[in-house]
Amino acid sequence: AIDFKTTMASVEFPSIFLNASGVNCMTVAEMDEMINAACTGGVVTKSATPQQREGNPQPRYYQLEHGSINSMGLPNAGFPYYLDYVTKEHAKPTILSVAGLQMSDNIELLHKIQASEYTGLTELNLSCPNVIGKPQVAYDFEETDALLAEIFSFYTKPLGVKLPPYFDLVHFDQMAAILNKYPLTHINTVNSVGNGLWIDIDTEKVVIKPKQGFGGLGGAMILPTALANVRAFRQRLNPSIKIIGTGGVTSGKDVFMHLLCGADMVSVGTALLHEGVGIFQRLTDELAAIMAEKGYTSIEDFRGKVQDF
Ligand SMILES: O=C1NC(=O)NC(C(=O)O)N1
Repeated sequence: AIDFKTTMASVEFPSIFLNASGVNCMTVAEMDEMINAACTGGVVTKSATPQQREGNPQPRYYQLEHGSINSMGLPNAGFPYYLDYVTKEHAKPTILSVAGLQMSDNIELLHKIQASEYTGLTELNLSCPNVIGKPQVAYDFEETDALLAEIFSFYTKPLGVKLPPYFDLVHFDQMAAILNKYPLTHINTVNSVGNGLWIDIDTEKVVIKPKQGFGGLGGAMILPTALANVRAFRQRLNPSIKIIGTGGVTSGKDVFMHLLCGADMVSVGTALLHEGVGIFQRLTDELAAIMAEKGYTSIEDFRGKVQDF
């Protein structure tokens, strides 16, 4: 059988597959389910804010024909809950996702993790599009640069960032130049495509309540955007910065494309929500079949080797 284990920041993940933060990771039960499921590499927690949050009013999630739209608004059990979970022993690695609602929150959360017993990976979510009145931090390059400079003046544990999708090659250049200045373990790209809109033509109403129906897009329809972001950053980032490819994965073919673009790990959101944790065995089997058909015996045979036309 093909070996799908991978290492990030000297942490060994038994598989390349993770949940996208926000899906199957709100509670201990859900996080345990991810860890105990076949073919998962571990679990990424729901992005933790300093205090527990109810999130946005419902309905705040809607399934589309080829994806999803959400404006959850960072509902979560609060930072202590997730720090407590990841600090305990688990059969597979954890990634602690955190999201401040302003810069001082981010600094405070990372000081707490630095001072804690937790030695695993942390992921700073710089890209939630759904907190009413709050911007996606990673679209403000100066703010992101200043934040990372402040963090790495004290933070010495493994840290990655969750990025929104970018849509301009100059933005890839600018963001990669910033990220390459810091000893990041990884980036996780992409978060949902921010502020899409969907309408039910029978009622002539938008389909989610928060923000007049504006919400982050996920699922199959964002795969081309996700692939572009994975490839663009792989081409531009120091090889020491690994990439978790997220966005639009529903099949082994999609996983194969993320890996061809250079992803080191692959996370699944919308499709995991719809199919449950059994999806990871299916994706593994489908990827293995594609590799066998092509005569590949290791992901290293093709990772990052997408060819120009
Ligand atoms: O970073 C996030 N991305 C999303 O698409 N939704 C959630 C949320 O709204 O909590 N957060």
